[in-house]
Amino acid sequence: MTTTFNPAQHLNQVRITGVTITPVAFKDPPLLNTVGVHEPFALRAIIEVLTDSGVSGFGETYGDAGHLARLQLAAASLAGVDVFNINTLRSRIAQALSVDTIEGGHGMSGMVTGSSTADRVLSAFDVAALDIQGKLLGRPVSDLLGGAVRDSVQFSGYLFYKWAGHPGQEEDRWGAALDPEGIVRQARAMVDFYGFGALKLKAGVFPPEEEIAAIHALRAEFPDLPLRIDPNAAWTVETSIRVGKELDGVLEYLEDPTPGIGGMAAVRREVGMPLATNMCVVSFADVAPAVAAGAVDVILSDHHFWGGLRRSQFLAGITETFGLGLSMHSNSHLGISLAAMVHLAAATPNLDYACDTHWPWKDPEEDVIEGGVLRFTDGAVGVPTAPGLGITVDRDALERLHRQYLDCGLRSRDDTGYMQRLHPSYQLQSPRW
Ligand SMILES: O=C([O-])C(=O)C[C@H](O)[C@@H](O)C(=O)[O-]
Ligand SMILES: [Mg+2]
Repeated sequence: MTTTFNPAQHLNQVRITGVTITPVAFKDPPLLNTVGVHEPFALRAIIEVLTDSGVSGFGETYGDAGHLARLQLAAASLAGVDVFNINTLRSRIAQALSVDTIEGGHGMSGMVTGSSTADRVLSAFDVAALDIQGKLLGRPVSDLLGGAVRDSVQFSGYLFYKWAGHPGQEEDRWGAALDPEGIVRQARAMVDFYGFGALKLKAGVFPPEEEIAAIHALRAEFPDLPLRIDPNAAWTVETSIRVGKELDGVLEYLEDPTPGIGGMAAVRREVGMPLATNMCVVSFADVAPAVAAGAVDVILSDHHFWGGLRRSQFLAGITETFGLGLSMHSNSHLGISLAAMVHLAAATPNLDYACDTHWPWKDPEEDVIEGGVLRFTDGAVGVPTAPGLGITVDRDALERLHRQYLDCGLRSRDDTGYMQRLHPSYQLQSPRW
């Protein structure tokens, strides 16, 4: 016998009464990547979900104009949904987006394409719903995800080639890194300050020989630290195989050397070390073809585009089933995202590698949460134990960063456009070498 679900029969529902979406901007250094350079501000959206219990919860996501418009569309469909029913939240959002004619991307400057729009939009609402559930139950989000299997989560130092400062501005606290010496200097400062126990070089900026030299320089300076390189698919299959052979035994994994599942599979057949991706497997639809092709060994999850914390756990189950490794990707973010990442990582037993985070690139003075809870010790962040995400949003700071958003004039991330305004001959090319 089948029964029809009748929400009215469920007592003590906690209904969503409204959502506020606040776009914010925070300072971002001139980080170079294979599609250009970071603009002076990174954009994020902070969403607050309000309920009839009086308890609200927060989520953080991309702040590009197109994504903001989709968040608004989704938010308008959520009134009355029980905040404990994330499945209903998800189906309402999918339905709201089925009439989506909104133009515009989501804030990854063309580096991560093909992820699911519905999962990208759902993510921040899923996090906010779990924040509310945790606050109501008096339990941290990690408990709602099955329980923490670790007290703290390890992160890797995220090294970028960069200019000393944005043109026309003062040098920032990290200075220039445009050659192996600069990268080693940056790595040393990061390791000394945060205690990172693994390092990832964002590559695809200079010819591969120079980036190989930077990896060898890092290995000489840090003989024991696991190293990774990620050129964001800037290399041909041939170049990737050459670099992969040269760095075999030096790296813990090679991340997205070349575009596409077919290209990655061709590299993987020739290169001994694990291949990782946050570019050719970015949605559930990509997993089966990637497994069938033998394209990757490690998937970098990212709750911002895998549909939130619960769907990221679903991904963790899939990687475990297929014997794949699991790591975590990051874009420029603030404290709400870091808290969500830490809860997710804490409750994911098969997270095999130190997670990525852009945290060090953020001005320490800028955030939307009160300081003190999310601290790095020996490269790791302790899992918050207070109810929900375990953080407190600083509403004055949120207002300040919102004002900065209004004043900065940026409405979408455009690393390539910024580079071309500074260097008109710059061309986007994939693969580049
Ligand atoms: O593939 C990756 O790891 C990234 O996309 C990381 C970064 O977000 C990045 O390359 C950036 O923001 O310039
Ligand atoms: Mg990557």
